[in-house]
Amino acid sequence: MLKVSGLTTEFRGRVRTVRAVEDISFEVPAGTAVGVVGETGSGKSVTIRSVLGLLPSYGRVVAGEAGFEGLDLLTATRAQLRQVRGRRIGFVAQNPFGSLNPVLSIEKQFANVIRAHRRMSRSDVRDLALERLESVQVRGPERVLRGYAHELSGGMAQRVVIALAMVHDPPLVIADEPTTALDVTVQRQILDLIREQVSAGNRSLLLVTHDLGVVAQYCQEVVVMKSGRVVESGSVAGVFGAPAHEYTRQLLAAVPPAPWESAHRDSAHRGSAHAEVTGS
Ligand SMILES: Nc1ncnc2c1ncn2[C@@H]1O[C@H](COP(=O)(O)OP(=O)(O)OP(=O)(O)O)[C@@H](O)[C@H]1O
Repeated sequence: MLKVSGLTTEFRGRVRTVRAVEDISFEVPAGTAVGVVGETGSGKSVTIRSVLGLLPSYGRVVAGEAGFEGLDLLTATRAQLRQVRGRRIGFVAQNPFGSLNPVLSIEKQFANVIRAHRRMSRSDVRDLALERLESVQVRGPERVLRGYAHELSGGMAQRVVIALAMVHDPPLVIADEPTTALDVTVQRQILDLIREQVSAGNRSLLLVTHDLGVVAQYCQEVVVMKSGRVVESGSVAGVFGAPAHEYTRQLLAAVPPAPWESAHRDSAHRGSAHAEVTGS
């Protein structure tokens, strides 16, 4: 579905040029969820922003290819990229309030996204928007459509962003830390929702996260990044089960145990201490 090879991106400053990612290669096979993990600053966001043509003006892709539906996204024109983004690739960014326009009603934003690629009457836009808001379990969709982003909670705003990202039924969804800006209590709900939308449409997913637990739960394949490079990639079971790289081992070792695991361990400790004292 998406094949990135040799991607290298630089940021040019007045004083010096920084190479943010170098020689990045990975694939997102059709119908597969691929997680990109790595510590902060490892180049995850730069990688996907390069692929989507969303780098700031001083960022440049200096090498590589990103094949998607017969097009190299890295050399595509702005017009070609506009055709792909939104219609063939749905993008969900970290902060929903950064994705939504604060001065346009949600209905107007649906209209803009839909009409960027399709001619549609106002009432059809409204019907489609309502249907999509319902599919992402937004309560009171009519009220939400009339309203503005600032009236929504973070979780609801991200649901709206997901509905907008899916409105053209894109075969590939790219999500960049889609829950980082949200309350812990809604993070799983949003990830579950993305998974549900992806599998319902038989789509592929490229999910950027720093959370290995999320990758283990939601992805089949993983790309591990460090300092702007890919250190290893493969199936989640293979990479997490038998990491080939020391960095992956360190990342795995740094995952805190789930509360029930530590509770279990504590009680096991207490059990053995008790056994020592009582000799049982
Ligand atoms: N706009 C920018 N200008 C200059 N350098 C940047 C810019 N964005 C990122 N970088 C640099 O590129 C490298 C990769 O950053 P990137 O944001 O892709 O990391 P990340 O893995 O997504 O981190 P995080 O998990 O914190 O989002 C870092 O060294 C960072 O300093």
